Amino acid sequence: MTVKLGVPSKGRLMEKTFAWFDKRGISLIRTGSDREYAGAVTGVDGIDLVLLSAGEIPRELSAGRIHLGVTGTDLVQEKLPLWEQQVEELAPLGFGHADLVLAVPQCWIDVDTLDDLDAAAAAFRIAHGHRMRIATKYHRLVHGFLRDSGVADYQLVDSQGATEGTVMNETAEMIADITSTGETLRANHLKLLVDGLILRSQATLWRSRVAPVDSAEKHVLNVLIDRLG
Ligand SMILES: Nc1ncnc2c1ncn2[C@@H]1O[C@H](COP(=O)(O)OP(=O)(O)OP(=O)(O)O)[C@@H](O)[C@H]1O
Ligand SMILES: O=P(O)(O)OC[C@H]1O[C@H](OP(=O)(O)OP(=O)(O)O)[C@H](O)[C@@H]1O
Repeated sequence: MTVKLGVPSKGRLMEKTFAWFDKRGISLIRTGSDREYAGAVTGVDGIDLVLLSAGEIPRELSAGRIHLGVTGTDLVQEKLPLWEQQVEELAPLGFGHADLVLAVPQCWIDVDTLDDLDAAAAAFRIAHGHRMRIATKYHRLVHGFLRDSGVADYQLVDSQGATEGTVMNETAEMIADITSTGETLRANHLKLLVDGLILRSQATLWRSRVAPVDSAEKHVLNVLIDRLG
């Protein structure tokens, strides 16, 4: 059998992942047409390349369908409640840096900290008869962070993209999303809470703790991990 390596199938993470492996003498290549999600690995024998959405790689690792996978810390910690038992971090890759943060409208001049938010959320509920809405795709991480911070008067609304636009579109009062340069937040008139950093994330190579390995696969994994070290 072969070792299965899952990597993002498109965009910035895919290109940088290919370059990271290339520097270590392992070529990941896409085969077939531009739109065909097929690939191959050269430089080490016995590895199959599996091109996947970055968001699906945590699930594939935890199901043991891939042995190794590249995706962000944020996606692993959001999607796998018991992530430390299911995956092992082999190497941070030094790109895909993004911070998961809480952000509120710039015009909320009295709200800069979590304490301010707590007070504003309570006042919002009294004034509007419903809880303040926070748009995000990171439900588990945001709930955990706000629980630990003692903020309770809120509800999460799901947003799988263009999250910063939800405030202007009036489907949420504030957001929790990843930011890198901060440009998207600024363009949408949002500001960070000063103590609202939930998680620092970067692209990382993970190994599944649950994928079954026979002796041949174990050998290939050891050779590969040695080369990447
Ligand atoms: N602006 C950014 N700068 C750096 N890293 C980012 C940025 N946006 C997203 N990322 C990181 O890239 C990874 C993939 O992000 P995202 O959830 O946007 O997936 P995607 O590329 O939309 O994939 P898919 O929709 O196929 O699941 C995440 O780990 C995220 O932290
Ligand atoms: O701080 P910045 O450098 O502006 O980057 C942050 C933006 O990048 C990501 O969006 P992406 O481009 O992946 O689009 P999405 O809204 O579909 O997730 C993220 O969700 C932010 O919106």
